[in-house]
Amino acid sequence: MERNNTLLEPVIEIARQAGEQIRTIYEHGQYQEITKSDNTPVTSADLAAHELIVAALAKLAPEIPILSEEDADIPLSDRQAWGRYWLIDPLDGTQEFIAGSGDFAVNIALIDNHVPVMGVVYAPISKVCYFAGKGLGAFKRANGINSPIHSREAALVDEEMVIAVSRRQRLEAVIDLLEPGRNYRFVPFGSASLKSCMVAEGEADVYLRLGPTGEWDTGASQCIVEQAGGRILDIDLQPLSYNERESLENPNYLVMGAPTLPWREILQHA
Ligand SMILES: Nc1ncnc2c1ncn2[C@@H]1O[C@H](COP(=O)(O)O)[C@@H](OP(=O)(O)O)[C@H]1O
Ligand SMILES: [Mg+2]
Repeated sequence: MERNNTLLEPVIEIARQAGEQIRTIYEHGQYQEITKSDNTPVTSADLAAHELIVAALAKLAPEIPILSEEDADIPLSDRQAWGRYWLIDPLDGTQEFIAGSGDFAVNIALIDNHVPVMGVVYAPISKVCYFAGKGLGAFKRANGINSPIHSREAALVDEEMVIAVSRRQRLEAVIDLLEPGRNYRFVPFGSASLKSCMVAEGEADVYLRLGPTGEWDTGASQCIVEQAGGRILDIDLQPLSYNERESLENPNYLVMGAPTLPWREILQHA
C-alpha cells in the first residue's frame, strides 16, 4: 500500500500536465472531432491527453500496464494476468468539452487486484484536483492547498436530498427510480467523475448514473469516494467490477455519500 502511495504525487503532476494541455486546446477552440464506434465523440484533445499520460506513466513505472479509454481494445485473456494496472480516462466529459460547459476532467486510477487503490481527478478549468490513496484519505487541492474531504452524513428523512445528474440524460428516468414523497433537488453537471467528486466532498448526497459508462469513468473517483466515506455500487447495490469481464462497460450505478441510508427503499423502482 505504501509503495502505491509514493506514486500519488507524480501521478497528480501528470494529470495536471494533461489537464493544462486540454485547457489550452479548449481555450483556442482548435481541435478535430470524430464519432467512435459506440457513437460517442472523441477529439484531438482526448487523444493528446492520452498520449501525454501514457508516455509519462510508462516512464514513471514501466512495469505497470495501462488501460485507457482511448486504447481499450485489449482482450480479457491479455488483461487477466495484470495484478496492478493504470486505468485512465484522459478526458471524462468529452461532450461537455465540445459543448463548452467546462465540466470535464482527467482521470487516472491505479487498480490493484481488481480494487481502485489510487485515484486522481483533475478539472482543468477550475484547476482543482481531487485525489486519494487507499488508507491515506481523500483530498481536494485548490491553489496549492490540500484539504481533506468527507462525504455528507445521512440526511434526515425530511431533509432535502441533493442528487447530481448528467446534463445529457432524461431526468424523468432518474425520477422514475426514486421513492416518492422525499424532498429531492437535482443538480445537473457534466463529467461522471466530477459528479462523483461532488458526492465525495459533500456537495451532493448521491449521483445516479443510468446508461452506459466505462470502467475508466469510475476507477479514480471510486477510490476518492470510498476514502471520503462513501460508496459506488450498482443499482442492485452490488460492487462494480474492474478487469473481471470482457466488456468494460459499467452497469447503472449510484454514488452514495452516506452508505447507511436505506438505499433499497429510496431506489424502490430500480
Ligand atoms: N453512449 C455512451 N456509451 C458509452 N459511454 C457513454 C455514453 N454516453 C455517455 N457515456 C459516458 O459518460 C461520460 C460522461 O458523463 P456525463 O454525461 O455525466 O458528462 C462519458 O465520458 P467520456 O466523455 O470520457 O467519454 C462516457 O464515458
Ligand atoms: Mg474520455
